[in-house]
Formats: sequence, C-alpha cells, structure tokens
Amino acid sequence: MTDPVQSLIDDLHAEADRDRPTEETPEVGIVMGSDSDLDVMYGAYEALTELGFEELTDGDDLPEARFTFETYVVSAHRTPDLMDAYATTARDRGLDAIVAGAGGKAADLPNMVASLAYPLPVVGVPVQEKSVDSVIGMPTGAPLVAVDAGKSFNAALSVVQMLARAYPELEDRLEAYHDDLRAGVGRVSRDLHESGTDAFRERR
Ligand SMILES: Nc1c(C(=O)O)ncn1[C@@H]1O[C@H](COP(=O)(O)O)[C@@H](O)[C@H]1O
Repeated sequence: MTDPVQSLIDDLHAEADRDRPTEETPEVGIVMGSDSDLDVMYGAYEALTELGFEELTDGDDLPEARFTFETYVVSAHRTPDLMDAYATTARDRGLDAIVAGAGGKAADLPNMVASLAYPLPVVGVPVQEKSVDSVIGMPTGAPLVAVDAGKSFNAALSVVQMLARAYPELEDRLEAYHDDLRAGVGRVSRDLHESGTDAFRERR
C-alpha cells in the first residue's frame, strides 16, 4: 500500500525537479498543522483570492490567474519528513513566500518551516492565543515574521506586500484593496453619524 505521506514527499521533490516557467508555479504556499486549523487559515485564502490569486490544485487545468497559491497540511510533529520536504523544496518549486499556521502550545510548524525554507520569507500564524509564544519565539539570526493569533488574512496581505516589490501589478491591487477598505469606513461612518446610534445598531 502506498504511504500517503511518502507519496506527497515524492510529488514535492518531483515538482522541484521539473523545469516549469514561473507563470505555472505557485507564488505563495499556505501550510497548516492540521485541517482543524482550516477555519482560521481560511483568512489567508480569502485575502489571496480577494487580490486576484487563484488556488493551484492538482486538477488538469492551470488557473487563468497570473498569481497562484497552494495549500497543504504539514505537521512538524506528526510528519517531520513531509515538513522537511515541503520547506526545502519550496524555493525550487517556485514559491516566493509561505504563510504557515499552527495551533496548540507547541506550534512549531511556522518556525521550523522558516528555518528550513530560509532565506524564503515565512509569515507565521498562531492559530490560537496560546500558540503565540511558540510561534514568535525565535532565536536571533533565525527570523520569522508573525501576526497575532488568528490573523491569517493579514499574514497573506503581508506576503503579497513582499511580492509587490517584484510585481508592480500586485502593488496596484494592494492599493485598490486599501482604497476599498477606506471607502467602507467612510460609508459606515456617514451612516452611523446620519442615522444615529440606535437606528444604526438596529439595522445591524
Ligand atoms: N502545532 C501543531 C503542529 C506542529 O507545529 O507541527 N502540528 C499540529 N499542530 C496543531 O495541533 C492542533 C490540533 O490538531 P488536531 O485537531 O489535528 O488534533 C492544530 O491546531 C495543529 O495546528
């Protein structure tokens, strides 16, 4: 019987060995320690799709979007060999940055991925409040940028900010996103001010 972890490891190495044009490789990787993290990590999916990225799966057709991301469950503790393969092939598979999330008090996946994938930037997401210390606690010289607990949306935005230095069209998309955010606050503010607090609250 095929070992499902080994087959993923083999696929990662095969992808790293393939000579694919950069338009066909994912720019961003999203990894999480367990599929039970998916609700929290979904924010990264939402941010990337909001900015026009498409998820690259193993379906037949390549996404039409120029920028893509991939998603995996990888655990430092349960599948250290898969984590190693994921992080050490990341660069050769075309990734520019990784968003890595894990929960619990031993949330070691983001920092281990950061160390193994170095110098590729990794943004860590503590899935719960109690995971914050284990995600951000890195020794000097071993960098990992992290967001607050649960803030996977911001983790993905940060990653796109990094990419935007190389891809000006992403800078435009980030600015458009921010303009929308700003306009939304303006609309809410006017509505609250004009309707009054009671009426505003009742409508929510
Ligand atoms: N922190 C880690 C790591 C790791 O860091 O390697 N692997 C799994 N986990 C975390 O364990 C929690 C419970 O996982 P299960 O729900 O699968 O038991 C999840 O939040 C996951 O990120």
